[in-house]
Amino acid sequence: MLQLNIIDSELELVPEEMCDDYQIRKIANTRNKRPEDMILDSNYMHGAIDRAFPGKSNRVGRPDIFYHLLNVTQDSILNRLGYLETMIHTKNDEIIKIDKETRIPKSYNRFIGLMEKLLKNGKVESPDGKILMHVEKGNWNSMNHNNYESILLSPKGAKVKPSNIFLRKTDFSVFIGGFSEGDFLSPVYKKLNPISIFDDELTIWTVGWEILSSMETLEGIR
Ligand SMILES: C[S@@+](CC[C@H](N)C(=O)[O-])C[C@H]1O[C@@H](n2cnc3c(N)ncnc32)[C@H](O)[C@@H]1O
Repeated sequence: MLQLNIIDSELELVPEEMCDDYQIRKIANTRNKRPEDMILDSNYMHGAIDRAFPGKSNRVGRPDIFYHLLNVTQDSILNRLGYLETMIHTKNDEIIKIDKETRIPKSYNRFIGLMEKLLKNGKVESPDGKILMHVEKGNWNSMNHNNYESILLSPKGAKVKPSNIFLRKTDFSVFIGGFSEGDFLSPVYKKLNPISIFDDELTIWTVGWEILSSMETLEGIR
């Protein structure tokens, strides 16, 4: 079993201090939404993010990262066969648990709508009432099952080939950063020694795919 934990993720609704920004108000008017009910998205709110958090507009407000990643994880063979549990921990210490049956909308706009509903209401249900995603409070340390072996991935870690990450047949809890630049906010290095799977920085969906494919090999699927 693989527990894939994306931590310190830059996924949040528009924070209070940005709700009065003219760019945010304009987008909210166009979308017929309240500013605080919209996902913070640097693709459209770059200027407003720069005004509120100078120099951070490439890191803050990156739901696009999770759109790409979740399309990879939810449709993977590992997930379809029931060997994958995916969780997203946000920088606001919320943990999003994603049911294996959750499929990600192909349209980015629909994905954003789904995430807004999730962060506002705390859950998303299927038409027949099954909870597909839900949010609870918790920090990165509360995510992993005690009996799972934990692995932290960072480009700064000791080099390991992807095929050598999982060397013994057991359950693993893998931690990946849910941000595009900078470093972990949570004190992960106090508990785990990071490993790197490539000499350069990779996107999280590429890292996620490498991890899934190594786990498929360990489980004898590949
Ligand atoms: C785009 S990176 C963010 C890079 C950031 N500068 C850092 O040092 O973590 C997002 C996450 O992908 C994972 N990652 C990216 N490149 C990696 C690599 N070469 N080896 C292992 N993990 C990597 C790490 O978990 C990282 O936190």
